[in-house]
Amino acid sequence: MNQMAIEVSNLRKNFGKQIVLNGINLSVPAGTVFALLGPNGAGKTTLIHILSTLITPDEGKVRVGGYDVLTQQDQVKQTISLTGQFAAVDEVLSAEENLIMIGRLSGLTTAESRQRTVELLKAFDLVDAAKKKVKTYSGGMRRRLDLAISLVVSRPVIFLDEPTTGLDTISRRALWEIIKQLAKNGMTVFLTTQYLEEADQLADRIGVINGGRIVAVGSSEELKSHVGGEVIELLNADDEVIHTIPTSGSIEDISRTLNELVRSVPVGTRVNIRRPSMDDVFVAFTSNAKETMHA
Ligand SMILES: Nc1ncnc2c1ncn2[C@@H]1O[C@H](COP(=O)(O)OP(=O)(O)OP(=O)(O)O)[C@@H](O)[C@H]1O
Repeated sequence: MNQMAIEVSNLRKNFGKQIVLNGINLSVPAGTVFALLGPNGAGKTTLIHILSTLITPDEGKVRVGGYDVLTQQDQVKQTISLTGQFAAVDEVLSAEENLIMIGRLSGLTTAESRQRTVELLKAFDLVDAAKKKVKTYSGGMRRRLDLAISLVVSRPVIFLDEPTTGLDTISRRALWEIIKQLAKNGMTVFLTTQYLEEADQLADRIGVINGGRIVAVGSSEELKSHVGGEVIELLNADDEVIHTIPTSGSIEDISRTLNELVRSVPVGTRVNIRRPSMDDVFVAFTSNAKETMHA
């Protein structure tokens, strides 16, 4: 594979009259985790579907693993795993039966398929549930099985469309560990998420998509520092944040802002000064579509 696992330039996609992707430029180095953040309907799934050859772009160049998604579809499909799409989980079978079946369908021998199944059940903490029917599984177990199935045959690039949506905190963190491990093993992971903390925790680089364009790309630290310096939060008596004021982070700016505030806020209002969070990044880049940043 070349150094860039994913390269997208000037990608456009409309659905009827609706412009969904309006000139996307993006590159993801091999062996890294890239998280795509964006509001509902921003086009995250559409982009993943184009990258994985499920739908075609209207315009632009898109290469995955060095292959063109329009003219080298078969090679792209050999390069990628996509959770929840190619992986058809059979509810009346057990995890073990599903994994063996997918192994056989993917061209592994029965022995290879069994061997891989043992490895994946262990890696995804499904050994105890291996022989139970999938329809009895919790959401977290089901999601781990989805991911395991997409990894029966190991591919260099994996697409995860909202991998932890709907999972409880413990299951989400367990899945994060698995995703981190995939990257450690050299895979390129491209995921979409609505959870800002997920992008913060997992991704080497984060892209924010809004209004059909990538409006910001960078590491979480780069994105946070672009948003500004320290943020002043005003808290009410119940410790709830009632107001957030961005500052440049300089002592002059913070003290001036506090001096102005002290005259206008109720007596007893408390203050917290903190670094910008991914929430601030998300608000800055999605509430003002004109703001852009490319690191
Ligand atoms: N096959 C389709 N035909 C027509 N419109 C579509 C199609 N697929 C997606 N859209 C529209 O394109 C826009 C982007 O959808 P997409 O699912 O890519 O967004 P998303 O960022 O993944 O959103 P969410 O976070 O809600 O899943 C939406 O307005 C959606 O209604």
